[in-house]
Amino acid sequence: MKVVVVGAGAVGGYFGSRLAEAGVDVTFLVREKRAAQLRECGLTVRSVQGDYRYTPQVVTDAAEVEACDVLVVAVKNYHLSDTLSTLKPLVERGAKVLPLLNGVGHLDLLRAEFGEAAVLGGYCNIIVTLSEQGDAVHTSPTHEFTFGALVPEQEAVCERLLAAGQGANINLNHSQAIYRDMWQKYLFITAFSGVTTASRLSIDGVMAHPPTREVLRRALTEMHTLAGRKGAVMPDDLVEKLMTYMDGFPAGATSSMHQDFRKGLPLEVESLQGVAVRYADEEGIDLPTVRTLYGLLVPHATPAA
Ligand SMILES: NC(=O)C1=CN([C@@H]2O[C@H](COP(=O)(O)OP(=O)(O)OC[C@H]3O[C@@H](n4cnc5c(N)ncnc54)[C@H](OP(=O)(O)O)[C@@H]3O)[C@@H](O)[C@H]2O)C=CC1
Ligand SMILES: CC(C)(CO)C(=O)C(=O)O
Repeated sequence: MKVVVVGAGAVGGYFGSRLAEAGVDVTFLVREKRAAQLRECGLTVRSVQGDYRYTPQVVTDAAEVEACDVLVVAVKNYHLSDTLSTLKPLVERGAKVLPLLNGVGHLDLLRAEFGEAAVLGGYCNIIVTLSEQGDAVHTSPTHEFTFGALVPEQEAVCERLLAAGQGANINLNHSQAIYRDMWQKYLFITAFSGVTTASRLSIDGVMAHPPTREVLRRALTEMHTLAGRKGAVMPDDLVEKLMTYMDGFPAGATSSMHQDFRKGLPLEVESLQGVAVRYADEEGIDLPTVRTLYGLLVPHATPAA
């Protein structure tokens, strides 16, 4: 099993390193500046689950990789279209694309570009950031990497990936219902990131104010409806379960979008709240709360230079 990880940022750097630590043949396909940093300093994972430091295999051009089985894509959504021409030669040589981005809209883009057979489903649950020095800094115990087949003929490569990464220091899952699971994460993150970022509050702040808490519940409920319309039917009690789950988050916990907002970085608004609004329009349903969050956030998606 040969894995190429596209983007050695927080998510790619963390999960790629954990697979490499377990002996999987992992190469990072990155841009020049990051390649120079990785070659000079190596890659360090600093984690509550254990640190790891090593010299990764790095390339800046897909032509340097003969072939690979899986291409793990770990760039921000607003950079995805720039990577397509980079991925193409490897997909043409048989690689399956495994995106770890938040959201589901990127599946449309990837499948349109590479065909349905080439694109696996995937997502992750983790809180990790890249430090100034380029270290992947993982701060809470969860480190879940879930993937699965979107069409039956992809099961074999998923089994091989699971077997190769079996000993890795992560929670590596082969889902038998990856489309539904991706939608569940998307449903949650669209509401969670939308309300924390629009209110500028961490989740305990949101939960402490009943009217703000109600905005969160409504956003989840609307996303639950949308998921069902898109063929990802969720249990009726999911919204209440997610509210209870978020009540249990530690004080100060917030979304990566809210953290990016605080740092003045671009936000994945179009691929989260924006895609939901687009899908709702296509389905002829209204998502008033999510649409409002989208309207509030979109001016901040691209910070002024
Ligand atoms: N961080 C987290 O805790 C979580 C993140 N996610 C999701 O994971 C995805 C990735 O997020 P995250 O890792 O945090 O983002 P980062 O910004 O930390 O990493 C993205 C990396 O992509 C690289 N990149 C951009 N364009 C290219 C390109 N054309 N070729 C190669 N590399 C490229 C950037 O490198 P450079 O600019 O240096 O060249 C950067 O290092 C997002 O969709 C996010 O929502 C999901 C769950 C948790
Ligand atoms: C909720 C969390 C941290 C889970 O991975 C996430 O995906 C995000 O905030 O972007």
